[in-house]
Amino acid sequence: MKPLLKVENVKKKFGELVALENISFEVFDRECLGIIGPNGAGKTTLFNVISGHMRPTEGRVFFDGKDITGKRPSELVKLGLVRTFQIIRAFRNMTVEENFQAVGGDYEGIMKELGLWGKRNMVAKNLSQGDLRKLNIGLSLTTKPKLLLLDEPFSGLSPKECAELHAVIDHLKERGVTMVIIEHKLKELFSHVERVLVLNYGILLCEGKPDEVVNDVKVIEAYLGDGYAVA
Ligand SMILES: Nc1ncnc2c1ncn2[C@@H]1O[C@H](COP(=O)(O)OP(=O)(O)OP(=O)(O)O)[C@@H](O)[C@H]1O
Repeated sequence: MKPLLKVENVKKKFGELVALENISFEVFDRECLGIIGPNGAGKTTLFNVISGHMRPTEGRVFFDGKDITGKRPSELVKLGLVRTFQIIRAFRNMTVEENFQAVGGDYEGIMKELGLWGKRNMVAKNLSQGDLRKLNIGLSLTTKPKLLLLDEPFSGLSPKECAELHAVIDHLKERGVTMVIIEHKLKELFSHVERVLVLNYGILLCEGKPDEVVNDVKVIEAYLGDGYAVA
């Protein structure tokens, strides 16, 4: 099977600091891959490199068979590689529907599917955290992504909002969207992903099924600690 995304020997340095060291992995079509690891492990930097926000110091990134290393985020969105949009300040005073109009594309169906239709006249800054997260994902969906990168989608959400986000992620899967998700809330993450990468100090510490990585001694030492349980 050909991978949709291939990260090959990626290194990223900030001055003397090595944020990513020789990272290689693949993501296959329709897969949902998790990335976990302690604060400062390099997870966000890896997303920045994949999504074109940062150029790697060394290594290459391939998407859909093409070398995309160094391409701009706007070019990558056109190819179908999308990192969830964050609502920038200028958009916070606009309604939900105005946000969709500004991004363009066919949005009515997406708003209905994500449960945002009834809130279309609400100003974005007045939305709950959960609805704001849905808006970010919904705006990304208008670009018809093949691969969606989600950076801590569950952080700061209430249990009810988490439940709603689970339904949204299930919906993305049904649409055939391939996903890579960075998340500290492991219980939420593990209900979606088949495979997990663990980063620590810029190094790919281990890779495997959720139940394999949580039982890996290296992962327990670096990240989970002794009394760990996915409860
Ligand atoms: N633009 C930058 N300039 C300098 N150093 C940076 C920059 N971005 C990240 N770093 C450093 O690179 C390392 C990796 O940071 P990164 O944000 O990728 O970690 P993370 O795994 O996403 O952490 P968290 O879980 O806290 O979000 C950290 O030591 C961080 O301080």
